[in-house]
Amino acid sequence: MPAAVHRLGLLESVRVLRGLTRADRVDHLVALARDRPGGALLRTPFGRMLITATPSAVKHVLVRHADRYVKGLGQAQAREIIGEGLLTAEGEHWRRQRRDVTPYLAARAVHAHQGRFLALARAGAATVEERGWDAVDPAVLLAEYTLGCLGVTFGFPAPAAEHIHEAFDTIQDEALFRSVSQGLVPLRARPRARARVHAALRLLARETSGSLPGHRDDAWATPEGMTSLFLAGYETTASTLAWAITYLAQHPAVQEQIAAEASVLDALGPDDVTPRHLAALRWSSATLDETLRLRPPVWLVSRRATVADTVDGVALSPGDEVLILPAAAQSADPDFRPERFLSGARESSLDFGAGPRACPGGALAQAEAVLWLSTACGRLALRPRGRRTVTALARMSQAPAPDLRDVVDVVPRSGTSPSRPAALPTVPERNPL
Ligand code: HEM
Repeated sequence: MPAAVHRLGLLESVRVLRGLTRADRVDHLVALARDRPGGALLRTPFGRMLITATPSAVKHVLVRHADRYVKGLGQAQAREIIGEGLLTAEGEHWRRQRRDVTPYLAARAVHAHQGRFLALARAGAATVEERGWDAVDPAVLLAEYTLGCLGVTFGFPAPAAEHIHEAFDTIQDEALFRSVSQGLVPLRARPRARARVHAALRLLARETSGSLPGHRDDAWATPEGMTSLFLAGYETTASTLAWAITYLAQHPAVQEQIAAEASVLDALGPDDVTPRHLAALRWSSATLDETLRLRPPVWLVSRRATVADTVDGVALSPGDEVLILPAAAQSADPDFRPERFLSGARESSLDFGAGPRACPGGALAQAEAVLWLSTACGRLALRPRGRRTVTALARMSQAPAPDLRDVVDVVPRSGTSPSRPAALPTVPERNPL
């Protein structure tokens, strides 16, 4: 018999709400969901909040009765700031954008671009080899790569990674502040935050404008649509790769396995990479799966009820929130052991969501991440550095903190050529790689 939902008392509810404001909010909420396998129900001044990862709640809220919910905590606040793009819109506006984005992100379409992703990954590794790890900002390097892959996939020039990264940093901080404060402290009462948010929005408007020509017929090709696509499409994969770097630095034997497999890519030019090559990169793929198990970048899938509904026996009213935690739906083993996924048998996972609003970018994320991990481990050696502990900076997504350079050292592998590959394909304009 499935465990019942645990109804938290006032004191416990206050403790959980305070936990949402803490820096370690992900670990705090995941632990809560694991300790209460049937889910936990809180009363808040703004309505009820069901924190859960039960298969029945996931199926009910995200899949079968998705039409009774809209996006909730975090995403709703992001919508106030970045407007109605695919990530944040609802109703017909969302449906049209979703329809028009799907062909670009279908597995077959993505496979056609793999050679160019590989070239971008090689160029990123060459940057580290040439300039040295300490001279490169890893967050920008990863953003350059994932924005480059996004540009290739959609056929638009990649925006300037440094600007995009900086702007979304501000947007995510503001969305988090609004989620936690429930909008009680408006932006106009915070002049410094207001100046920062307006500057970030101006910057995003400028960057997205360069990507619009050629896509006029696509419903997502508006400044708001493009902003949503940039955020959804770069940050998640970049954060996943950043987490993978921290784990790999602690596990040189896994790096060796990935590096050994990476030789399958050595002789390939941009037009030669096929899905079969990707399928051969088993350690790289298992490392991606294991990183997502431990640190799913989208750590919270939130929904707000629009009508009265019953979930796992709990009666919800319009406005009540359901917070689904992907990490709590998977094994709680804290050890990094990619080999558990070598057989390809992945336990069912929520890393990419479920139902009509599940991630449309899974095939792109998989291809770009696997190629990047193989290329990086084939050419670079990652080692732990310093004594600082890696923690999660959790906003709309979770990324590792502090700066990767404080916790990881990266050096070229001996015997690898530091030169750029001879046959780089044309990379999107303005991409500094
Ligand atoms: C490791 C990488 C990624 C992970 C773990 C991930 C995860 C997710 C999850 C869990 C959702 C559902 C959120 C919800 O239901 O509230 C989502 C939505 C979305 N993702 Fe991803 N994602 C990744 C990469 C990408 C990429 C590369 C793209 C490329 C464009 C992308 C585009 C989107 C979009 C547009 C949505 C909103 C879909 C909608 O609301 O209809 N994602 N992602």
